[in-house]
Amino acid sequence: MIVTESLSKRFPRVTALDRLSVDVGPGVTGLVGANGAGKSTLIKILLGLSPATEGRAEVLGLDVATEGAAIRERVGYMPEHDCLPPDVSATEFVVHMARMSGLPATAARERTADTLRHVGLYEERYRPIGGYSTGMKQRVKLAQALVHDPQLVFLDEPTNGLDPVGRDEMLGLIRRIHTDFGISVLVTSHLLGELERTCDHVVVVDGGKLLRSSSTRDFTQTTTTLAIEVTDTDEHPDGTRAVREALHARGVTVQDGSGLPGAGHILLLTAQGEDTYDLVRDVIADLGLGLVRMEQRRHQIAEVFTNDDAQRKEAVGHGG
Ligand SMILES: Nc1ncnc2c1ncn2[C@@H]1O[C@H](COP(=O)(O)OP(=O)(O)OP(=O)(O)O)[C@@H](O)[C@H]1O
Repeated sequence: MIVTESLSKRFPRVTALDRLSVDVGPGVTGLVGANGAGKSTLIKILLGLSPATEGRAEVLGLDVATEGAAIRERVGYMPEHDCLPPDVSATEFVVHMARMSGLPATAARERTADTLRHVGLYEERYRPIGGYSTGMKQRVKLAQALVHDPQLVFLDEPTNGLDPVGRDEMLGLIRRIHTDFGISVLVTSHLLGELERTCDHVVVVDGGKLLRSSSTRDFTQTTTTLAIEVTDTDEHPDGTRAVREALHARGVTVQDGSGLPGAGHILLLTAQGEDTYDLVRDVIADLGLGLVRMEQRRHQIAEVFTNDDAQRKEAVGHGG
């Protein structure tokens, strides 16, 4: 769907994209990065609206440098900032956008009605947009991105300004754009957790550079951290503590999970292969405790940033 090769965008004072090479397939893809990471800049280049300083990119097999108009015919775009006229209704605005995309008048009206129904704005469609809530305005922006039945949509921070319920509804809508209509989605957010739930694939950018691109499943794959939970006995009324001390005596560093909500009885340690499992099993058996669970913890996408920060700090430490 999208391929970039060493794509860079330099402004006089800042490098917004720095040799970014990424390959995005069909489905729902999240583009994650802090504010200023280069997400909006990438979208504008992919739409052929802003030239790259170097490198190249293709969207749906079309070159962004020379085929921008053809790309915009096939791709819908929901911009980040509020750009809606306050004194027209959602219907008038979306019909107008459909006509701008080349749909004949009747088809534009029909598609507008269908799209506004899909985004949940059917009842309010004749009211002026100026009186809409933030959530309703985001839905109008989403509707105009979908009205010409694109193959792919770019959604720039669609959950911005929404409360938690509004966010959930918007994320559900985004998921259904793909499942109900087969339209692929590139959605940006600076909130990692929400993309973890919504996307098939996640691309993480930081300072214009690619940090990681992989399936959501790989992001949340198992880690080498083992979580252990044991029962207490009369002999060891605090079983967790007994295991921690016994492992410590055998040279294994163990953290407790008290920093994690509801995980005060969980011990966390780094597995060094099969031996660690055997050692933990033996220690628990020797103490006569019951093993409630021993499992590998799963990654959270947020850890990509934490790990990267840690690696950067380590690199700086080693350098200096
Ligand atoms: N037209 C411009 N002129 C100069 N600098 C720009 C321009 N557009 C973006 N930048 C800078 O490029 C960097 C990346 O901006 P961009 O808007 O792409 O980030 P973003 O990841 O979309 O963040 P946000 O969600 O805050 O928009 C920022 O440092 C920004 O200030």
